Amino acid sequence: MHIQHPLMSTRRSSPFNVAATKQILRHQEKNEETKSVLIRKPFTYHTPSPGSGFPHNTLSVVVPSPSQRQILELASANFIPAPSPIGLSETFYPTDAYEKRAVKGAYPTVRKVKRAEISFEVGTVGPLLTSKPDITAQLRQTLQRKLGKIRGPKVTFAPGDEHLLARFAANFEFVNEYKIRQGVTPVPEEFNAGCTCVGFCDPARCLCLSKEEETNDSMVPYKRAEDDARLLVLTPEFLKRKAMIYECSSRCGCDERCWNRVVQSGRTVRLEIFNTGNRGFGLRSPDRIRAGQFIDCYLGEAITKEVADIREDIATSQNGHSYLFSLDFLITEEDSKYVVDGHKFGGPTRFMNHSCNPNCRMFPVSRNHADDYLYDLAFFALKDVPPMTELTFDYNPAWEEVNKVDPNAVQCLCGESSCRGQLWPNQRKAKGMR
Ligand SMILES: C[S@@+](CC[C@H](N)C(=O)[O-])C[C@H]1O[C@@H](n2cnc3c(N)ncnc32)[C@H](O)[C@@H]1O
Repeated sequence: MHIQHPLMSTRRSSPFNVAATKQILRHQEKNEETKSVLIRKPFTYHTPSPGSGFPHNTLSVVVPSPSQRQILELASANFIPAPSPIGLSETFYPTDAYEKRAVKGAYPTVRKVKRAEISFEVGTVGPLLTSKPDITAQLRQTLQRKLGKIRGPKVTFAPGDEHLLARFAANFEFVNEYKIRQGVTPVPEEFNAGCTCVGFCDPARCLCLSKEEETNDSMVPYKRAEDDARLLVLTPEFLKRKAMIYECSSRCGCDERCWNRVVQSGRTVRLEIFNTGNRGFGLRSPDRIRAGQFIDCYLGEAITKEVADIREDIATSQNGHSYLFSLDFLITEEDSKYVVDGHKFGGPTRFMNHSCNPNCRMFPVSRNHADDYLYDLAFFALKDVPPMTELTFDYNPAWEEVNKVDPNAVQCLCGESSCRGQLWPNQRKAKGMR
């Protein structure tokens, strides 16, 4: 088509540019002659076919001709001035940009520099490097910040050992609960039931408590400490048991002050991480701890057994410490699904070392009674522990005397006269620490 009227160029007739079209039309409305052409004279469009007489070096654009009705509608429209610039303006998109660049050359011209005149002194330091950054101080700050995030009474590191801990802290995060990883599915809240007690639970009737098999009496896990009525401790009978502790929960009729909510109420003792000298870091408390007193839970990433197996292989091949704790109390090792890994994320108890004559033990504690796979790994003192005594537990409580010491197993350095010589059984498949 030969575009005869300026309004009919392909760009201006675009539906996206109606405003510009209207502006031009309004401008032309002032011109009576043009106006009369627009309104009264019909447009004539010639659409030549590219036949033999058509010059081959001419670019032809075929645009459908507007109908008479469209032309009249456009001409009589109420025009609004368009903001400018609009569309592919020559100012913003110069069409000769490539040619201009080609003339200049593709790369900027090199500036001439007399190298001999540039001074260079070996050993000159920039202003930023004049003082050596104190990396240890920065790491210590990081460690303090991370320790400060732990809920409950203060957790500190022993004076003098900060430099060791600080380096470790750069790659470790303290957490206050399990970090649930892919493949681990807690049983939904609504599947859990609570007791019907009101206010404080009645030990004889509370439905949360397990029953003795023979007598059907309730197993009451906690009692008040003899020298401190505010402190609840595990009963001496329960300390000898291997049973799950079922605490009350938000689905129970009792309130938060109920005596059967010890572990969920959190830690009551201060803790200190220190360098043992021969077994890496260890854990102790500046406070006196009563027999049966709750210390803290083992925390970390809750991962699937499959992921744990891979991580264990890596730890074994690197001969490093192991921080995997199986959640297999209510099921057999084969049927267990989840493991807690305290390697990169954990609580202070991930520093507890093994002893063949320990002063603490892990008790499984459940609040979500319908969930056999996810529960708390709670440490309680087995006896009175004087302040600053290392807190330890038996990594392999299922040890049998007949077990032979494996020369390839991790050697135990607990120093007890009853030391078994190794931390884990040969295949590392015991309950508890793997
Ligand atoms: C849960 S971590 C305990 C904290 C560890 N000491 C640290 O520095 O992070 C378990 C690891 O500590 C070491 N460990 C714990 N108790 C030990 C003992 N009695 N003898 C030798 N090594 C021990 C072993 O390397 C084990 O894999």
